[in-house]
Amino acid sequence: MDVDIGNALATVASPGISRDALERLDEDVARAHERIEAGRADAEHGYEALNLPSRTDPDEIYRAVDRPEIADADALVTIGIGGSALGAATIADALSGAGAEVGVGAGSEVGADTADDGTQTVFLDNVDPEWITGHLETLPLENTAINVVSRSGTTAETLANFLVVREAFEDAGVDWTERTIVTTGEAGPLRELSDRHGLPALQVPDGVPGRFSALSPVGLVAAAVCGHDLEALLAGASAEAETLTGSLFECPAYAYGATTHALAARGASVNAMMPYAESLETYAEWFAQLWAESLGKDDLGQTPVRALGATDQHSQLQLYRAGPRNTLVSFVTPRERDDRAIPATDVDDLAYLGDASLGELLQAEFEATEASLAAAGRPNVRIELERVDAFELGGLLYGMEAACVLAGELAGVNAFNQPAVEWAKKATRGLLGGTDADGNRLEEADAVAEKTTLRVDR
Ligand SMILES: O=P(O)(O)OC[C@H]1O[C@](O)(CO)[C@@H](O)[C@@H]1O
Repeated sequence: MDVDIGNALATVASPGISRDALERLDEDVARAHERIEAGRADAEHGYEALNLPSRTDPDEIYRAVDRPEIADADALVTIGIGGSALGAATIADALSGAGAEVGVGAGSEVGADTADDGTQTVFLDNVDPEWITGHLETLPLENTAINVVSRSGTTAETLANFLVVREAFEDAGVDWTERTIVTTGEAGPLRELSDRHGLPALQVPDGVPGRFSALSPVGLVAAAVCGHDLEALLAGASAEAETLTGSLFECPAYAYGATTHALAARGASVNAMMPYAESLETYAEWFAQLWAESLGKDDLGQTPVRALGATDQHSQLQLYRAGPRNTLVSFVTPRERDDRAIPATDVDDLAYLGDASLGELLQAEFEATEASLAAAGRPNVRIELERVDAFELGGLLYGMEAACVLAGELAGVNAFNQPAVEWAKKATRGLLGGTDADGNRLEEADAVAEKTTLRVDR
């Protein structure tokens, strides 16, 4: 990935960062880089994620999915949530070829992605019963493989969905044990299930938090089943890893990470990730988890917003150009893409379109939107890819992870844990009659009943 931070400079934008401040910040980047490299060298928790390009063995993944019921399946249903779904869904969305819609999260159509090799992929990362039933009623279960992913092996949504999907296969008379592959940690209910039924099981790499695990079996099993090029994904990530040096003026990932940190410190509390490629829509969701769960700590952090170019020029741009000066817009755009001509028309007013192509129109929209923000003194950053393919995607995912790790170092927060999510998990378990590991009641559930209410009913 290439990064242009020109429109984040104080000569263009407010909030913005001056060249002098950027030079000074680069000294912090050098120190942070040393810390990151030391963490990588010692395979420390979190930093280990930046070693994945050289740690992940694509052949191990290809071998694990090399069962006819899995490799030749017409459809693949991935059951996982957060980091155990978004990385795989991002790769599926980006590499799935034109016109595909990935069925991720409640509210998406009972649609599915169709990979280049024709495999239909569905990601069940929510427990909305109507949505789950919709998928189970349309999937060809007798030709569907199951990919269950959970680092902890205990996540309620994932385990509940797996129990439901398993039952649906049994009700359809389809042997799910032949067509299920598991990726999980060394222990936990999911590991027990896979051992009990002799399911192929891959290990979530130690020291790698879920949201940083796309370039491991967590994100790559689904990609392997869909025939995507794991070596190219990892090679792109390796090439990006080569760029990690002690200066933001030499390393695109650090330039992005340092700039977002500097702008957050100057009031840009929102980061709108706006790729100009439909195939990167799910990438913006993946980025939102990475940024929110890693940096949202100690009353700090930048709120990630998912946007899509050109679509959200017609919904969100008004706010980013004329609303509070609290937003950095991060654009991602490929330099090359397959194009399609716009047919000529005899309507004079539309002549300018008839002479162009959709790709030219989209590129003009991107450049115009970028310039419109700069003209209004609003900070934005450009992230460029050669094109949306496996190599470039590997680099983008790795680059964003490295940018996030750096931003965490500069902000002085632990980018690798997410303690704030545990409260609601305990309350949920308590509401369903569950207890803690020692059999004690989960007090968090009581707070639900104690809610302050001021209802206004229709
Ligand atoms: O992979 P697991 O353990 O099922 O967790 C899924 C997701 O849930 C979280 O723990 C948040 O609840 C994320 O950090 C993680 O990616």
